[in-house]
Amino acid sequence: MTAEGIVVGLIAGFYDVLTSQQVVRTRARGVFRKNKLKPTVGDRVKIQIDDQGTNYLLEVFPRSNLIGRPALANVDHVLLVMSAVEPDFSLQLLDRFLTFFAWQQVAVSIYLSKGDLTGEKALTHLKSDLDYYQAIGYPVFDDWSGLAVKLPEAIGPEQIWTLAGQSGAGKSTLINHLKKDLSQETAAISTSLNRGKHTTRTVQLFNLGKGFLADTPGFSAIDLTPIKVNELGNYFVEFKRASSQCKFRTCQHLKEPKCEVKRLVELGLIKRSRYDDYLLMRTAIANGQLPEYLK
Ligand SMILES: Nc1nc2c(ncn2[C@@H]2O[C@H](COP(=O)(O)OP(=O)(O)OP(=O)(O)O)[C@@H](O)[C@H]2O)c(=O)[nH]1
Ligand SMILES: [Zn+2]
Repeated sequence: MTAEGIVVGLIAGFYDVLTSQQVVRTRARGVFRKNKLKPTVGDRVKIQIDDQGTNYLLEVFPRSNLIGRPALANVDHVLLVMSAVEPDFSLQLLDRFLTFFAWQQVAVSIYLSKGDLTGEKALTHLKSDLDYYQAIGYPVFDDWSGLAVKLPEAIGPEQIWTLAGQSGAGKSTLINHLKKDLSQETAAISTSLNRGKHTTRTVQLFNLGKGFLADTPGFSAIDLTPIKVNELGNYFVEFKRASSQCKFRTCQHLKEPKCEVKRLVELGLIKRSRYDDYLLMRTAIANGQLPEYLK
């Protein structure tokens, strides 16, 4: 009997595939080795179920992306953890992450962690910065209890979410909180096959809302250098929207006349720090530089 499903775990050479009925532990067919295609957590796959013998993973359907370390396939959405302090909040870092994920065609929500460790005034300031990001289309969560309620609602059917953020931002802490809140059903999926076994595993998906969250933080550093300089503006979502009104179709929003992006920056409708970061990133990409904190 064959079935389709999603790889939710990779354990000691076995692939755990969640079908509409159950989790099936499978082995990958040798054909994958020949093709140099390694099935990955997040992959949508076809399997063969043999009640007497070995179950096989037969086919990997085309991926929308393959990102993070450990790698995860078909990521729909990143929950980006940005700490208020320790490490200090940085708009520059935020813009770099957002650009990277826009380039990877992954949606992003932002979670501000460690708000409890900073003063009220600084926190108000941070939140007003984040209001801008909310307005251009990135959902922002700035308190833990709000996130715990809204995150499961936000994860759509079969969507795969993963966490990103600087080292120390609070990704693991957040995952552990979320896992504690899991329903019986969810716990069953992630543990029933691993009870009492000591195996090394890479990344595992657990059910959250109608979809999945990876149990291992996917990103603490990103590399922007593969992005083409003249395409960078496409990954600043509000620049991209405005650019249809620029005089030149290929406008880079630098010194060109009748540039809508620059007009909106002057009017204060596009955040100036975003424009400044755009210029900085252009230079960094052109020079093949990786900022120190991303190395
Ligand atoms: N006060 C406070 N501390 C937090 C919060 N979130 C995380 N921490 C603490 O910050 C430290 C780092 O958190 P982690 O969850 O390990 O950070 P991480 O992003 O997983 O870090 P890496 O594994 O290095 O990528 C830990 O000591 C946490 O207890 C928060 O919202 N408030
Ligand atoms: Zn322009």
